[in-house]
Amino acid sequence: MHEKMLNSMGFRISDLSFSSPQPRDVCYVASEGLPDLAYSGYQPHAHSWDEFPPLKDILEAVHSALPGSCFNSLLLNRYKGGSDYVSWHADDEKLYGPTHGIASVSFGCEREFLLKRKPGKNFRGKKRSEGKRAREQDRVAEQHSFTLKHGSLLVMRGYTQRDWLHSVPKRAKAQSTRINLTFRLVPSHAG
Ligand SMILES: O=C(O)CCC(=O)C(=O)O
Ligand SMILES: [Fe+2]
Repeated sequence: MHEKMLNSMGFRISDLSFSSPQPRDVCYVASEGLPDLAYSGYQPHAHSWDEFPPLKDILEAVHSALPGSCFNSLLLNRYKGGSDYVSWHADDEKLYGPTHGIASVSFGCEREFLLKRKPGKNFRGKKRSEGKRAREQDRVAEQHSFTLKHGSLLVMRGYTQRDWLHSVPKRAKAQSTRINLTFRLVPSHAG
């Protein structure tokens, strides 16, 4: 969703309190009573859904698009241009459990989203006898790239976070803002 569209819904990007120890702006929204999220040594303040009604509408749209899904938290990322990025990582914090799903909605400037296997999580698996180097070459070769366009919905589920890393690299050509919403489920007993 472009900022203009968010504005017309009575929602201003400037309303969000972004905090940025990261190479992009991040804002966390979560239902009440959930355990705190902490990642990369950082613990974002949890905003309530009521502060951002349009986000509740988008959450509802995601739930309708993915029957059976039930998300209760959201990490919102704002990439102000091509030098904002997210480096290789997995959203594998214990808080979420081993097979949690993430629904990722993108608005604005399209960006490339990359996925590659974690070291040691070799799927096609060269045999041990073929050597570490061959196995590593396989893993690196098994990298996937998706262009996340305005309005796209990307779903990561199953053992994606356990076995894979993902990133949104810098791209000189990406000159405008991209907003990405990653909806997640934090089990209320987690912590
Ligand atoms: O911006 C994206 O598409 C990915 C964001 C992401 O990986 C995250 O918030 O954990
Ligand atoms: Fe992520």
